Amino acid sequence: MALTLLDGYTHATTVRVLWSSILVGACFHVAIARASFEFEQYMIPFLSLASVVCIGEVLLVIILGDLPVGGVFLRSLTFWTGFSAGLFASLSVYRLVIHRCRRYPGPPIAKLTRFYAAYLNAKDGQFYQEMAKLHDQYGDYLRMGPREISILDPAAIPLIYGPESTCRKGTLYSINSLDSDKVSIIGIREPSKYRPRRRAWDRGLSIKAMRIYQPRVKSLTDVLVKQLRNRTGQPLDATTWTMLYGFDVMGDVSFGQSFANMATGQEHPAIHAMHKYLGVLGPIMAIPWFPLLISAIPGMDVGFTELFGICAKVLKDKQQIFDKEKQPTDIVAWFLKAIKERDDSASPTKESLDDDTRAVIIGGSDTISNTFANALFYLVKYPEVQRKLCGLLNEAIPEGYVSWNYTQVETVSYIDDIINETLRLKPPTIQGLPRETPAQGIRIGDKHIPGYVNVSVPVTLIQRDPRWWKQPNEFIPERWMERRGEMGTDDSPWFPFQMGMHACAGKNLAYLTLRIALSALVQNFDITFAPGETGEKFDGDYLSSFVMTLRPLQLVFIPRSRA
Ligand code: HEM
Repeated sequence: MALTLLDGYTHATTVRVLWSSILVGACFHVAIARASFEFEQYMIPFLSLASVVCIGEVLLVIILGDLPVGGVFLRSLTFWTGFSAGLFASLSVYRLVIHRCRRYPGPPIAKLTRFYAAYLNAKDGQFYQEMAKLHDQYGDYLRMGPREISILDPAAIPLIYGPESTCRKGTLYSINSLDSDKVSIIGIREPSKYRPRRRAWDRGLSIKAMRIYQPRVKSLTDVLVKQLRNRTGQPLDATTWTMLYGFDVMGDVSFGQSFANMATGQEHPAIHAMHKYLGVLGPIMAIPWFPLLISAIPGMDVGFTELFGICAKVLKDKQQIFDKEKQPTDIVAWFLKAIKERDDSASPTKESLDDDTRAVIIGGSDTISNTFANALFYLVKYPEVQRKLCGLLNEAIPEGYVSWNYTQVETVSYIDDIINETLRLKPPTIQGLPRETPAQGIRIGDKHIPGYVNVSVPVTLIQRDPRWWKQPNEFIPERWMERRGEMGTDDSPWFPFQMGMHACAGKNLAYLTLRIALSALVQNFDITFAPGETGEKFDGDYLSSFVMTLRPLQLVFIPRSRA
């Protein structure tokens, strides 16, 4: 039977097919390495084509019927084995020995493939700590992928991210779609397409818009205060409650809709869906074509569909009640107004509007909630800071919480110092965000980074680096004001909101919400650790793949008599 199947397929033929396929594989790699486009963008068409060719070849032979199936199958297998061997051998030699990034040190496996970064992301969820070890071992310029360099040098920050930077968003940002017209502003890599779209966001998140949102955020904060009062003296998980709060705020400010998380004390299904999505995305986003592949295969996109479905439904509800004659009073209403008026800032397709909606929810809620929870942790860990803030609030608003008003709260700059210090130690977007160098590359001091390289500065590491921060791991809000000169704050790298063209669109909203939330809780409550809680696990053991996932933090809220 075996002889019949392999009829016409001799040992000599096998060797000939193998060698020629190795050669074809190597030539194919040389061609794509020299190409002026990003091959990873075409990975899915390539894999699909290879599968179609493979299956088609066998089918064709069966249909023609003049060659034995087994022989053809073996020939096909030999060809693809040889092709892959040639491709990967050429790729390995190229990436290790010839590649334009070859001079930059890093683990050999990282130089060969981004799967290593994905593995580190998935392993224990402590990516930034893995990066700390690798930077210690290999130095400030660390090659973390075939064309990825992580840079622990403050001089790199303005050159990579600043307003004058010549870099654009890196390959990572193509994870949702390769078409700029089908993604939110987060996924747009071409500056010419990005700038007009950003205007719709800036309108909805301007200082002027904050005046509209401020009383609504205060009302939601009152709900939080009320719920905490109802649970006086009971241990409460601050991670959960800050998440409920952040989500309610984003529901209101983004859609003018209540998610009623705090009122019910229950998580909206979107919170669970969002964490599931981020959990899946975290490790695989190191390989930008992989999320695209998962989304393209029916049944594989389990982590994505739930969130996408919920966001689409919230958007549909919003579209039904949207009144184009009224001045927008929430972020998504600004998007819809731009579409109605055919403004050039409008999301050009249904897909891009859907993605913008998801960006509002994901970009706003998790970041605010995590910063809020981290700030509470520091206020409890450093009770002298909590006492000082309470004293300053009492001075600014002597009548207590009944007379709370935002103008007075804004005069207590110590709140901003606490927020800034929290964002220094725990920036919610933990990892270095990649930017791609222009064709001619960039120069950082005496280092030349070649063109088309994804460069990033690991924000958490540089914001805790003892070379630039005094007492780097201590929570010292005073370094932002009275001890600014002594602590050298002005010369130290700090960029939790990023900077330049792609800086966070929601910075105003983040400060507004955190000022309101922290002032309200500190005026109302004496906050302490619950019995048995030390905060150690919360502080040191959070998951860090792309955005942070916090561990529970049990706190007790005792109402202050003054409040
Ligand atoms: C403490 C709170 C926040 C922090 C620390 C933060 C941080 C950041 C960072 C680091 C980026 C840059 C991401 C990148 O380059 O890939 C970013 C972008 C962005 N953020 Fe925030 N964010 C916060 C709150 C918010 C809020 C409340 C919103 C409101 C919706 C928001 C909306 C956005 C948007 C739309 C972008 C994309 C901007 C772009 O790609 O050009 N953020 N944020």
